[in-house]
Amino acid sequence: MTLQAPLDLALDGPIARLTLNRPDMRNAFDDTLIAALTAAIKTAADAPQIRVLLLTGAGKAFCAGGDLNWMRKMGTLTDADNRADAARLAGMLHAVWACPKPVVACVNGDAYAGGMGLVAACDIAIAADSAHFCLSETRLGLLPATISPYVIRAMGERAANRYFLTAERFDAATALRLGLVHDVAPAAQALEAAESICRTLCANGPGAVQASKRLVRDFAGKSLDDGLIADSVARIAAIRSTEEAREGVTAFLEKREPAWRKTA
Ligand SMILES: C/C=C/C(=O)SCCNC(=O)CCNC(=O)[C@H](O)C(C)(C)COP(=O)(O)OP(=O)(O)OC[C@H]1O[C@@H](n2cnc3c(N)ncnc32)[C@H](O)[C@@H]1OP(=O)(O)O
Repeated sequence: MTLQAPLDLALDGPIARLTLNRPDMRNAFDDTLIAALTAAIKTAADAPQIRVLLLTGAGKAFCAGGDLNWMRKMGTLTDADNRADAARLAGMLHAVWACPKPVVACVNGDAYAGGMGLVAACDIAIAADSAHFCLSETRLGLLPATISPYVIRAMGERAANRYFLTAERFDAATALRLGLVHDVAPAAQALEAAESICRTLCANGPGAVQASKRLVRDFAGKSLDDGLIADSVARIAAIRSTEEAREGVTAFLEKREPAWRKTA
């Protein structure tokens, strides 16, 4: 798997760590970074040796959102160009959200605007206690539109009302209380905490983890009247007949660790 700068890849067994690497710009997204991250997520999704993706940022920040040097040119673009530009960021966030494998964010520092959207699109997020979060768009005369499907899901409508409209900055403890992140760790230990979650994911059945991700995506926000009972029965029946389920149950009964096969 080869990557374009400014994105670093480190492989640790089945864990692919992707590091946004524009530290002097606080890892702000330009076209190159958006294209690199989108391609890397899709490549990792298809790589059988990779089971979990870990996203983090180089230097002080996790990600300062869209590159404002580039965005300054927006006013001179056509509507079609502005749509195409926004669609590239939307496509990157969707690639994370739709990745069949779990994506864990280690929010090593500030996550602003599009950077906060990236946190929200990930399945699990661990924040350094020094990290701050901000939907700064309205302060810039912009709209947090492309990130809204993920952020509203993660923090809920009431919190979104407050932070979308006010653009107030909030700390990691508040992000934890709102449900935007799952844990807060001292800054020096945040990466290890995120890696520990990745190792926990890798200890579970790879197919079951991926099916669980799909289950949450497909069922969240739906009611029992939407056919959830029949769908849940079909999904567990499908899993029960897999070699992976046989191995997981047999390993428990034989008091040994399961030997999982690689998945696509
Ligand atoms: C659809 C999506 C829309 C969007 O995402 S719009 C983008 C919204 N983003 C923001 O509003 C964040 C802007 N950045 C900041 O507020 C701060 O940065 C941080 C709080 C993230 C970090 O603060 P600190 O650690 O003190 O760094 P620093 O001195 O402000 O920045 C270091 C260098 O990084 C550049 N930079 C930071 N963010 C961006 C950005 N988003 N686009 C372009 N450049 C950025 C600065 O200008 C500066 O540069 P120099 O060293 O030359 O002075």
